[in-house]
Amino acid sequence: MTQPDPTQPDPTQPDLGQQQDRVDPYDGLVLLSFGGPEQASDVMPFLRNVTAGRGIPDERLEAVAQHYYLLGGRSPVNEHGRELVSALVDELGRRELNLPVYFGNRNWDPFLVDALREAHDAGARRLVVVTTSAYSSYSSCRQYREDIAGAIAALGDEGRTLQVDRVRGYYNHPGFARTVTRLVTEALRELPVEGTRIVFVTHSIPDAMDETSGPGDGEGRLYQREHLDLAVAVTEEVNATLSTSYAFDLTYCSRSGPPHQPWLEPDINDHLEVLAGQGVERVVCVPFGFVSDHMEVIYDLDHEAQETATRLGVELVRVPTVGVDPEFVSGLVDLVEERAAQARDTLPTRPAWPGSPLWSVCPAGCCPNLRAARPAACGSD
Ligand SMILES: CC1=C(CCC(=O)O)c2cc3nc(cc4[nH]c(cc5[nH]c(cc1n2)c(C)c5CCC(=O)O)c(CCC(=O)O)c4C)C(CCC(=O)O)=C3C
Ligand SMILES: [Fe+2]
Repeated sequence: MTQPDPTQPDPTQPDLGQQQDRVDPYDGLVLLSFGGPEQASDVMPFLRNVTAGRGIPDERLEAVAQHYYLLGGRSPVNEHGRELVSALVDELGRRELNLPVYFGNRNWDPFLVDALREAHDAGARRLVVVTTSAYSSYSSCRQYREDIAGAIAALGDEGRTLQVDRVRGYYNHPGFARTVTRLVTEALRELPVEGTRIVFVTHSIPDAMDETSGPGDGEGRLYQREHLDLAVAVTEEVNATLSTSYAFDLTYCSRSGPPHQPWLEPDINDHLEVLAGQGVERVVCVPFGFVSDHMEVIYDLDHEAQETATRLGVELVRVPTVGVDPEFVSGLVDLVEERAAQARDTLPTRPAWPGSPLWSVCPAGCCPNLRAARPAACGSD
């Protein structure tokens, strides 16, 4: 037996130094989520944070407050964030990547600024952010970047300096897109083919916000196009796997602006009426605009749309969101490694399906804030 040479790497052992390089130059990962109330007394202050200056009618706020009160004033979204943090910690550990994970929200405690301060106090100076929002638009992308810039500025006032990058929009990263595909396939396997329709659902946004979503190349409507491209790809893949020819529709939920302001349509409830009229018996509802079963999913879909479907005699089967599915979580860590490689000026492979990968540094002026110009981090403007 030869003794191992302690000056040489042991090929049977993972090379920690090597693994560590894969997340260089980052000292920490921040999961940035929307945030939600934890108790009844949080509900109104939370809603005021979300809608500050956004022209949402009082009646809508009161109605939404009631949705939260029905659940005791507690949204499941913060718990989902903590579960995702712990799944990310596990996946990083499995890859022997030593990267602490922090959790911060845009609209409720734990706030992003506190997460970044905690990271800074632990010695971190350069962080990478993963958001719980996969698509492009002001609401789902730039608003997160504005809040990152705001938190960095607030810490700057405290004498704390931080550099923050963000992973690219991931609606078409295989970790997300393939997980959605598998969840839809599994749901359909259990159901009769005849009379079944696939109905994708995402958050409605104002028409004007959709029209201006994207890099400002004149095309616009990137929010809608991303959803449509993914819906087409998922449906084709499902049909290929199951040897079926399901049709699909793209619908919207959770509209909240004043009635005269156009938002993306059709609303899922209105569309269920149309489908019932066409003789559709069963709808497989895919909430692919969201990454967890939070309020929009459990109230607007599982309660409201389910009630509409029952009234119409349509069976509504709701597919789970990606949540902490291992393939999704692993994809997020792939995205962190990809972003780190870019930050080191190397050229990582950038898998995308369908279409091509989104930018990691947002182009100047993309997905603009139509109300006020505010500084945004992680972009070239
Ligand atoms: C695109 C999009 C996503 C998906 C991407 C992402 O995840 O970011 C999303 C997610 C979420 N939206 C959420 C909650 C709310 N959104 C509101 C209002 C609005 N959302 C908008 C868009 C989106 N929202 C818009 C254009 C408004 C109008 C006001 C404005 O222009 O900003 C309001 C105000 C009341 C109302 O009108 O509904 C609430 C309470 C929660 C938390 C759920 C929980 O607590 O479990 C989550 C995850
Ligand atoms: Fe929302």
